[in-house]
Amino acid sequence: MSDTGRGPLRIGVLGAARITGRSLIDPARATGHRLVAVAARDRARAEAFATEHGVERVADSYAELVADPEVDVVYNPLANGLHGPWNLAALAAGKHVLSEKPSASNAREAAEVRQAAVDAGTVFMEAFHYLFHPVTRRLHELLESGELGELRHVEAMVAIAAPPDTDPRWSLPLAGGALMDLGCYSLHALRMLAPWAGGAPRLAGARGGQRAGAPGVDEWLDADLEFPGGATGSARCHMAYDGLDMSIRIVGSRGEATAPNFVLPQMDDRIVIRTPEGERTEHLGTRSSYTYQLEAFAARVRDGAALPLDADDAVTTMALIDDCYRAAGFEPRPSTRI
Ligand SMILES: NC(=O)C1=CN([C@@H]2O[C@H](COP(=O)(O)OP(=O)(O)OC[C@H]3O[C@@H](n4cnc5c(N)ncnc54)[C@H](OP(=O)(O)O)[C@@H]3O)[C@@H](O)[C@H]2O)C=CC1
Ligand SMILES: O=C1CO[C@H](CO)[C@@H](O)[C@@H]1O
Repeated sequence: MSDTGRGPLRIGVLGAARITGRSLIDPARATGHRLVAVAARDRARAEAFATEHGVERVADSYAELVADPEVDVVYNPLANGLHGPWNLAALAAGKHVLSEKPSASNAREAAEVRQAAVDAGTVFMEAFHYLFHPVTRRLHELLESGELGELRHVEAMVAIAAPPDTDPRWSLPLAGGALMDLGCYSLHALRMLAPWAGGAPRLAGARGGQRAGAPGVDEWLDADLEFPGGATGSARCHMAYDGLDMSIRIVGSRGEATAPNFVLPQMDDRIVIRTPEGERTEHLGTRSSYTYQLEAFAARVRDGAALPLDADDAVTTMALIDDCYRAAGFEPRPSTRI
């Protein structure tokens, strides 16, 4: 098992993914961790990535990187279909794993990852970075304090303009689809309201639309949820939207709160709150959600600090994703062999 002691995390990066600069490299710099190695399918690209981002060395393959004794933490931002298989490989090698969302292609694979994490005794976390940002923490506080009253309804929407046709997000074999890429945030944000809703939500129904020319791949999906305490929820996503919408609206019995961008609050840190006392806007700060996330992950790895996300949580999210697919007339994503 990896042992990072009290020193900096020694992080290995799978792939030369576009997101990594923002989601890991900058936060690692900001919080004093080491970027030990990177591997990509094309070594020249890995070398260019290492030079650009100051990663210490290049491994010949993903397999070599996960076996590297100097790597304690593997960051997995590969295309979705490669999350599960490489999470399993990294856990089997005794590494801590920070996996991009979703953690696997389907619930069966997520359960395998959970077992591998138990067997490894290491930390596994799905990168729902939004949860660590003060915007989401404040939304929860508004429910906890009673300022909004009893939770009645919540709507989360995560929508982006269409990526190019060649993007893995449109590939069924690579576990693409709007729900996998975007709707996982909406569902997760609703799930995280369980403490103020009498328990976990259940799926009441879902509808979706298929991407033209990409059979089985959802371009958009809307899911209706019901909480045990009577509140209702709408978790929506769209991957060919007219612009960007990453908003959440929480309606309570005495007021409501809207965050225009709960997923990437560093782009818009507002929460607009309406109660009988009037309307006000709070700004919660534009420090990156990824930096908060890495701090929380590192505190777990180094000190055993509590973490709200683990492999069990990832299985629950993945099972809900599979259920949404079935309810909307799609198949859950297939597993990818490596
Ligand atoms: N947390 C956040 O806010 C965000 C998270 N993400 C998540 O991060 C992950 C990466 O997203 P993004 O940076 O846009 O992804 P990229 O399109 O850059 O792909 C990521 C990596 O997957 C591998 N890959 C890409 N296409 C293929 C293919 N056809 N076959 C096999 N491997 C392939 C490549 O590895 P190699 O370099 O080795 O060739 C690539 O670097 C996704 O899972 C996404 O859900 C994405 C954006 C934001
Ligand atoms: O996690 C994510 C957040 O936003 C991106 C858009 O910029 C998504 O595509 C992505 O996968």
